[in-house]
Amino acid sequence: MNPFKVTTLNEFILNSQAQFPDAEGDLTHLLHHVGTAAKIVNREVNKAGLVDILGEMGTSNIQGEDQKKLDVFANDHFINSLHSCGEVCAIASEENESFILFDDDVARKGKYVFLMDPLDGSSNIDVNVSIGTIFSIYKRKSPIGEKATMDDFLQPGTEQVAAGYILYGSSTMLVYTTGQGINGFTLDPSIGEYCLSNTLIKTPENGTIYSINEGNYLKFPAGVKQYIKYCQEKDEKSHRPYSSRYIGSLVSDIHRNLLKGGIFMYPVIDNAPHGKLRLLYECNPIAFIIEQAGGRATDGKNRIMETKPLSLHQRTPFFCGSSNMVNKVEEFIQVFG
Ligand SMILES: O=P(O)(O)OC[C@H]1O[C@](O)(COP(=O)(O)O)[C@@H](O)[C@@H]1O
Ligand SMILES: [Mg+2]
Ligand SMILES: [Mg+2]
Repeated sequence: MNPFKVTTLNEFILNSQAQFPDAEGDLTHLLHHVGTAAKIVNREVNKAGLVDILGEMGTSNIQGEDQKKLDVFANDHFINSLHSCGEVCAIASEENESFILFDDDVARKGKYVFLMDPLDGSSNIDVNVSIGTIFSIYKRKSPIGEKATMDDFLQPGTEQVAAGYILYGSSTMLVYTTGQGINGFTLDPSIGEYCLSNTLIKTPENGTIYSINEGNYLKFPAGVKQYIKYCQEKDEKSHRPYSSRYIGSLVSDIHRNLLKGGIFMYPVIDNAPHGKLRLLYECNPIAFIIEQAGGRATDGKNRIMETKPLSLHQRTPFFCGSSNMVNKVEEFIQVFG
């Protein structure tokens, strides 16, 4: 094995495409543009304190959240890059109330719709804590050449053709799947290339990390409280007590637990009766990744990716990570509610 062999993202995508004789390269081209847009966002993130990209935009989004300048910057650059690639006929974003229709001759021929959380972990932007971008890709259901419709977006997660995230952390990584396992690519700034660094990632069945915003403890359902108590009780056989780790950026918490083993939880709380996280551009893509790594992702009872979406920005309770840990919290929820 040549230790100096570097496999770039583009090379890897082309090699994967070669395994599908019918593939025409549309998805390859699209994923390439995702990588490019992420490089532009990464450039700003890396020097955030030096350029006018920190702080509030002075506007709010459909979620009623104050938009950060970087939320808007990332949103604009992903929309422009994906419009210019010609493979996408419309985009849905956390930052836009309705989906953005690309209504020109080229884009109307696009086979795919793209859903994204352009900047995840907004509360951590101004304090130099890792943040991310999350994306999900579907084949359109509407006829090629016509205008995309809402039905193109309201597809269950099981229909995703690709999904992934970019983590802007101590290094910048792109982690994605097309249903053949998940691979991670680390951006080498000196050559400007994403290089294969994590091949066919598998998450341990059991972990020793639990991630939840315990500041909401009093608002949690009884089953979740009981599970947290279980995580904190001493039992050497099952390596308990577990460690509590919570960054507050979904991408960062998921990435750590994916590699080390662990469970991430965002249950319903009284001021978020359907949970906080968004099904279409946070939970479905993360669920696809976690399942491809051998883990599980549910709403506490049902498989997230089998949820029939009803609206673009719908929220869901979210429990995902090491399969035995998700099984355990589901048991507590079943017993205690
Ligand atoms: O501060 P809380 O309530 O724990 O919420 C943190 C969660 O909210 C989020 O920041 C929501 O995502 P956005 O930053 O994209 O809005 C997640 O990244 C994170 O897991
Ligand atoms: Mg988010
Ligand atoms: Mg966001």
